[in-house]
Amino acid sequence: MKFAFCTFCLFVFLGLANMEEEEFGAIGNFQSSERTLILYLSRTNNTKTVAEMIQKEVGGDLVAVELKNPYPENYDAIVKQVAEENANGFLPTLKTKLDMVQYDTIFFGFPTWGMQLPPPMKSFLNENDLKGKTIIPFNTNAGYGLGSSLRTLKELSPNSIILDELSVKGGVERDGILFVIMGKREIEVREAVQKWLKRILVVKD
Ligand SMILES: Cc1cc2nc3c(=O)[nH]c(=O)nc-3n(C[C@H](O)[C@H](O)[C@H](O)COP(=O)(O)O)c2cc1C
Repeated sequence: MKFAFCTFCLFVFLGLANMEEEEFGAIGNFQSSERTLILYLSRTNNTKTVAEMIQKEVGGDLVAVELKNPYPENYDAIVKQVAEENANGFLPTLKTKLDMVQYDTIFFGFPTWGMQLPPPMKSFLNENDLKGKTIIPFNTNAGYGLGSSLRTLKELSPNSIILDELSVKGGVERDGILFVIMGKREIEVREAVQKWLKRILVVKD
C-alpha cells in the first residue's frame, strides 16, 4: 500500500514537472543557448537597462555598441551631428568588433534618434553579415515611437528573420529627463519585457 501511494505521488510529480516544462519550453531553450547576443546602443542608460532585463530572462552575451570617436556630451551638439550623419548617409566607425559566427539570435537594442535608426546601429548592420540569423529589435524613445528605424533595419538585413519588437518610453533628454527606468517604471518595463518575450519566443507561428 505504502509503495503504491509513493508510485502514485511520483507520477503526479512527473506530470506537473512536464507541464511546467511545456509551458515555458521555448524560453527554456533560449536560457540554455550560448549563441544569443544582446547588443545595444545607449547614451543615458535606458536602453541598457532594458538590455539587462532581457539578459536576465534569456541569458546570452551583453555587448554595448561603442564608437571609435564618441559623440559629444552636449545634447544640441549630438542632435546636430546625428542629423548631418543621417542626411549624408555617414556611417561612424565602431570600436565594437564581434565575431558574429558564434551567434544565431541577436537582440538588437537602440534609442530612437531623429526618428531614425541611430547611425552606429546602421554601421553595425553594414559591417556584419546577419544572413540567416534571427534579429529581435528593442527600443526606447522619448514618446514619439520608432520612426523609420524598423524599416531601415529590414532594408539593411534583408536575409535575416526579424521578430516583433519591444518599444518602451524612456528619457526625454531634450527636456533634461535622462534615466527614467527605475522604481515604478522599472517594474512596468520589466513586466512589458517578460510579456513580450513570452509572446515572441513561446508562441510558434
Ligand atoms: C540625438 C538624439 C536624438 C533623439 N531623437 C529622438 C526622436 O526622434 N524621437 C524620440 O522619441 N526620442 C528621441 N530621443 C530621445 C531618446 O530616444 C530617449 O531619451 C531614449 O530613451 C534614450 O535612450 P538611452 O538612455 O538608452 O540613450 C533622442 C535622443 C538623442 C540623444
